[in-house]
Formats: sequence, C-alpha cells, structure tokens
Amino acid sequence: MDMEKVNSMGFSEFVDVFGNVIEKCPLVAAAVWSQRPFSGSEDLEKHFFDFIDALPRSGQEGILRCHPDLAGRDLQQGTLTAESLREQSQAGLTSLDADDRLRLQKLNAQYRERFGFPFVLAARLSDRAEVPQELARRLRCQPESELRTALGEVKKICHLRMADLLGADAARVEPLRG
Ligand SMILES: NC(=O)N[C@H]1NC(=O)NC1=O
Repeated sequence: MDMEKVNSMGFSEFVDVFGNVIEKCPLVAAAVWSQRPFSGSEDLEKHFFDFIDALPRSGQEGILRCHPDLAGRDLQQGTLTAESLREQSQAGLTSLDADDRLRLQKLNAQYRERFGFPFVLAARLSDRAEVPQELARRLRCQPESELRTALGEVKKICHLRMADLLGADAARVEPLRG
C-alpha cells in the first residue's frame, strides 16, 4: 500500500486499516487521521507515537492495559486479536508446555501487581526462552522507567504492524537521506 493510497482514505477506512496498530486502541488512529496528508511511513508512524507521548499518564497506562498478557487467558480462550495471535505464535508462546505457561502466568501476575499494568513486550522480537527472562528482569525496574520501557515496546509493536500493512511501497516514498 503506498502513501498516496493512505492519504486518500476516508476516516472509516483509515480507522479500519490502522485501528489496531496500537492494540485495541482505534482512538489513536481516529485522532491521527486528521493530521493527513502524511509524507511517508515514518511521518505516519511519528503521529501515532506523538499522540501516545502527549497522553497523560492515565492514558498511557490505559494503552498498556489494552494489551493481552503474553501466553495468558485470551490465548487460552481464543480471544486474541489476529495481530496478537500472530505475534505470540511467532515467539513460540502458543506452544508452551503447562509448566512454562504457569511460570509465565505467575510472573505476569507479579508484574501487574507491582506496576498496575500488564507486562508488554514486542513478542516478534523475542522468543519463548527470552520472554520470561526479560519479564523477571523488568520486574526489578523502577516504576517510572518501566512505564517508559513498556511504551517503547508498544511503539515497536506499532512499527512492525505498520510495516506489515504498508510493505515496501511506503518505504519507497521516504525521502533519501544523504
Ligand atoms: N502483553 C503483550 O506484550 N502483548 C503484546 N505483545 C505483542 O507482541 N503482541 C501483543 O499483544
């Protein structure tokens, strides 16, 4: 999909296409639509990131809370979004044995108890061995820095989902840097 096509989208189509680049937060796409035209994929992405950065802490925590746990209840119940299922599957989290699943669920619960929001990690950039290690490491971080880390992961997830939607066409319209 090229940027000309993106810039020509009406509101409903834009929200349909980009509504889940931030998990279960179509409001972000709804707000970004009014910023068009976009000069390229980086510009489009920057509007999503700027919106998140400008939110008060309660809004940023709200975005984190829209994310399903990794290897959690939504996966067991088959209620993940298509994007999240694909990401968790790529990281090998859909084929954990019962012990590993329980271990991750306990760590997820400890994390939520400590920080008040779920552990968020770009699963496609990780794997089933790394996820619990990273979770255990981040459990020891300070709340302020952990909020920033978690939002950084939301942005990585957004970047990858956007790249899936835009493909190479959008990259081609980016200005060359010399
Ligand atoms: N909890 C959490 O990180 N969930 C997200 N991570 C990811 O890659 N996809 C998700 O849904």
